[in-house]
Amino acid sequence: MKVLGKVAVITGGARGFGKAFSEALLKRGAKVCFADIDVSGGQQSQRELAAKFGETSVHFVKCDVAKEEEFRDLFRECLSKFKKINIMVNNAGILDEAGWEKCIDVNMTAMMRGTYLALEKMNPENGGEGGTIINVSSFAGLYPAHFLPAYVATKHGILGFTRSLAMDPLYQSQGIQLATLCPAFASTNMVTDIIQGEAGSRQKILYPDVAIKITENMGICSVADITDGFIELVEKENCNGDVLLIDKKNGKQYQFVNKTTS
Ligand SMILES: NC(=O)c1ccc[n+]([C@@H]2O[C@H](COP(=O)([O-])OP(=O)(O)OC[C@H]3O[C@@H](n4cnc5c(N)ncnc54)[C@H](O)[C@@H]3O)[C@@H](O)[C@H]2O)c1
Ligand SMILES: CCCCC[C@H](O)CC\C=C/C=C/C=C/[C@@H](O)[C@@H](O)CCCC(=O)O
Repeated sequence: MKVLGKVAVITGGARGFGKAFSEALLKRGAKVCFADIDVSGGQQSQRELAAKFGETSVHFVKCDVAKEEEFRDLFRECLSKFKKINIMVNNAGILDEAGWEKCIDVNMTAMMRGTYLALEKMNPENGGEGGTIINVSSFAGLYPAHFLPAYVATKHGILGFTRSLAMDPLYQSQGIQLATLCPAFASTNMVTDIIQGEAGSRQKILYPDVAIKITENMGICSVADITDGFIELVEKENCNGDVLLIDKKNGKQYQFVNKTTS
């Protein structure tokens, strides 16, 4: 898809990947409506991005994606401000092994809700123009990890859900593509807080010392490495059904490439 003139909705956009993805799309001439549960972080990112790309290009919406009504309001607000939605990025995600139900609510249920809402708004029968939906899974969506069982379950779920919808001829006929991004460890707060021992962060996973050892063995991607893969997917003429794994040692690797999606 050509990004210039398109409108994107991005969840979890106050910091980390979501903020970087927002900036990368703005740089290429898109308008971005980003959402986050973190109001002060979201407002700060809004100020920074508006200073670089203009007040009329970027809009922050306070939204807890685990709350259905707030998620619906996010779409209403984006449509009211920017009139259309061409790109949906379900990026918001958390680690919470003790509170695994919350992990499922945010990583899995909300990702499904965001996908279904985007499919509805992108449908030409509802006035949409088709579009691209990128769901952010993980290396942990492709491989197990005993320090993250609930998180791994949600990330495998994202992969299976997104690939399944990508096979559906209905969405293909509506000009809608769905792809999955699978980053390995990258230097956002999700990982750096654990390595640096930020208060409460190591309680979010099991066996934090094992996890830290694995980050040392696998290496840690920069946010720019992951953003580069994200933009590659969005800009591809056909990203439908793609699963893009990115890790420090091997870079970008498309998965399941010999399998058709329909
Ligand atoms: N950093 C990594 O190594 C890594 C690797 C693979 C996948 N991921 C995935 O990438 C995505 C982004 O993670 P990140 O690394 O940028 O983490 P991050 O913690 O830096 O950012 C996540 C953002 O999501 C927001 N968020 C959390 N719960 C929310 C909710 N209920 N509603 C709305 N916003 C909410 C947070 O406030 C935060 O701004 C996540 O889905 C994560 O699972 C991260
Ligand atoms: C601790 C922070 C968790 C961040 C979660 C992100 O989604 C990133 C997940 C990325 C990688 C997960 C790796 C899991 C690896 C294990 O399965 C391990 O056994 C693999 C060992 C490979 C190696 O040591 O080279």
